[in-house]
Amino acid sequence: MSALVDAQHARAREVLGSEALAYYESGAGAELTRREAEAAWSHYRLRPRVLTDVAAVDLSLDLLGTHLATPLLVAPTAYHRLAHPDGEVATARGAAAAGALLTLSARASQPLESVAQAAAGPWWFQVYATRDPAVHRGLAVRARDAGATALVLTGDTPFVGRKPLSDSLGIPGIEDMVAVNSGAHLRPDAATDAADQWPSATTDLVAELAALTGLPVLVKGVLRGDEAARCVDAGAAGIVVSTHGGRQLDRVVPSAVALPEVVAAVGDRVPVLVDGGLRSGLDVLTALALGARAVLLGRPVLWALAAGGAAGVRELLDTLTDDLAHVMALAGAPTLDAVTADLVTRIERPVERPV
Ligand SMILES: Cc1cc2nc3c(=O)[nH]c(=O)nc-3n(C[C@H](O)[C@H](O)[C@H](O)COP(=O)(O)O)c2cc1C
Ligand SMILES: CC(C)CC(=O)C(=O)O
Repeated sequence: MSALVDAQHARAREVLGSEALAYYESGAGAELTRREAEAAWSHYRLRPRVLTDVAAVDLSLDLLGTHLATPLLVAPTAYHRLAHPDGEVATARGAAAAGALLTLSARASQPLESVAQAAAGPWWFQVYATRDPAVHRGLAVRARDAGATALVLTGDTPFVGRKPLSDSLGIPGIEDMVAVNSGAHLRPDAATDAADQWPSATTDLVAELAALTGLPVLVKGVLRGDEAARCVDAGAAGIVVSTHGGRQLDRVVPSAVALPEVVAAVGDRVPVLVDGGLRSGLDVLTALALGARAVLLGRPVLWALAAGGAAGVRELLDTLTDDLAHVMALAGAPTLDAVTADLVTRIERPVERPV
């Protein structure tokens, strides 16, 4: 765990309201998946190279036609105005200042056009299949028109997962926040129902969204190689391995365990990305060595936003990017292409209490 992530989390705990904090922190069910996510990365050990020229480490990459300065992306997370009055606009500014790509949630709490204006850097838009298809279609087209360069269709949320630690508290102001993007064509009281999850969505939606917008569509929430192949066969331009931060089905395999299987199945056809429990440069290096082209950060960005607004988000992304460059150098990998599978090995029993 990076010391900054810890410090920003501690600060966020001080400044956030109790409902917002519970909503952000909680996971589904008994929270096994949420709790397991971080530790799963430490089941791998590094196999560094020696006497390699690492004086200059280059973290840049091309991802689905976009040139990026860092492989750290902002994951789509809902309702940033719960964390900070400037909401997603502040997140977009912080990400752009760090040269990091923002994935804007379908449940953003500010109009996507306002966020797009603030996003001086590249951004993608995350889509949920909604009961009223006019809502997800309208959002996808508006996002394309506002400058999004890809869509991320979240596939693991036919229904919202039950989170015992936060469901009873509710989310303050949620109707207004839902209506801000999805309710434009509806009466305010109808917006929430129309924007509700549509549980009948299938992989057909991948090609439909691609045809509607002309944008590449990634599928997020994949944890199996055969399922990744099914999504790519249906037209997916990329896969995001994810447990949704342990907020959907509890007791699923950790992202760190699912990633190699997904990379083996589709990594030669499309870029595979990953999120879940990534909290340090070493975690990110491990994910990249296991075949991820880039990684996404969820809760750490929320803590950074609550702790310091746009400047906090920038500090988080800059610090983790610098941390990644440092451990890449020590591992003998001066470029992302040099971060290959031979750099890691899985160990069966990590030392539980190192002395
Ligand atoms: C408070 C919260 C809200 C989220 N909202 C969304 C969302 O709107 N859409 C989505 O696809 N994923 C959502 N996610 C999941 C994240 O995109 C990501 O998969 C997860 O947070 C990564 O794990 P991490 O928090 O350990 O970094 C949310 C996660 C959290 C914690
Ligand atoms: C409104 C929710 C569906 C947003 C979400 O994905 C989450 O809270 O995990």
